[in-house]
Amino acid sequence: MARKFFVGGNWKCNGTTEEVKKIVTTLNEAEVPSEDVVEVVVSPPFVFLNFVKSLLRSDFHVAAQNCWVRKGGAFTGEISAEMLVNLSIPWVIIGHSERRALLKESNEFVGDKVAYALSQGLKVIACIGETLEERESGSTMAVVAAQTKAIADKVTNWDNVVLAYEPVWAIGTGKVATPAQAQDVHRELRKWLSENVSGAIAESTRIIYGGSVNGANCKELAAQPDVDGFLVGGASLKPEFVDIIKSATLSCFFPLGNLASCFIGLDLMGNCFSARIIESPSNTD
Ligand SMILES: O=C(CO)COP(=O)(O)O
Repeated sequence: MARKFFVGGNWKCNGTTEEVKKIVTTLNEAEVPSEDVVEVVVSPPFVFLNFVKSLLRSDFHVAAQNCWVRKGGAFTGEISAEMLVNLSIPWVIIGHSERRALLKESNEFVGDKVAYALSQGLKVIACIGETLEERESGSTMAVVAAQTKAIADKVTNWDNVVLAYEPVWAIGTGKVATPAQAQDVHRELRKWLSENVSGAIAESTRIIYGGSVNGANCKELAAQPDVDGFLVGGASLKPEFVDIIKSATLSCFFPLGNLASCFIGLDLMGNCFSARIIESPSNTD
């Protein structure tokens, strides 16, 4: 079965009531491909979750940005998975690099959180990714494999998991991974899933890319065979998020041929599409 393109908007710790209303109005008025083609999930801060959910068009969904690792109780400041379920919040982002780095969430803690959230019926966007230092030392795959293993050790059913590869050096820096760099890591992650979980799960699990994605660079990234969508930060607060959603139609295009160094093809909507051919080095560092 084809993997449905997934576009998530992580609003992080941003927004006032007025700003939130403005973003939702833009999204509600946007003409985008249908739910059959793209799954759109926006993730406002906790305090705006219900507000956004009540205003947002019904074909888009909401995600929390975190939840507690176990059943709720005496954990001041935390929000439990049960509460999200109680409010009919379908998705949660877990293991974002900002929480891993600033709040010292370990691989094991993230694995436990993913498993608990799934056990309560939430769908999870599980984030992984290497730092610049790790990339430069050639350990990209070892790092993301260890992060994925900590999740795989605790998760038996991957149906409700989207894996978000977000290289830390690309987050909020304007330094997007090249389509070849993203494709290389996504392909290796799928191979890892195939060898360590199962071939079927490797085929069906969506692996999305995050890190300085914008309306201009999303098209070439979306055309990579193992890039199944995006987790967008800064650009998800702007109207260009709509262009990123629309790049879903480029994820599966029908090649017509090569002209000079360009692919020419037709996308799912029948629009003509061209993309630069990317020389893809096989190493990921
Ligand atoms: O962290 C991200 C999404 O979770 C990416 O953030 P930016 O798109 O702002 O780089």
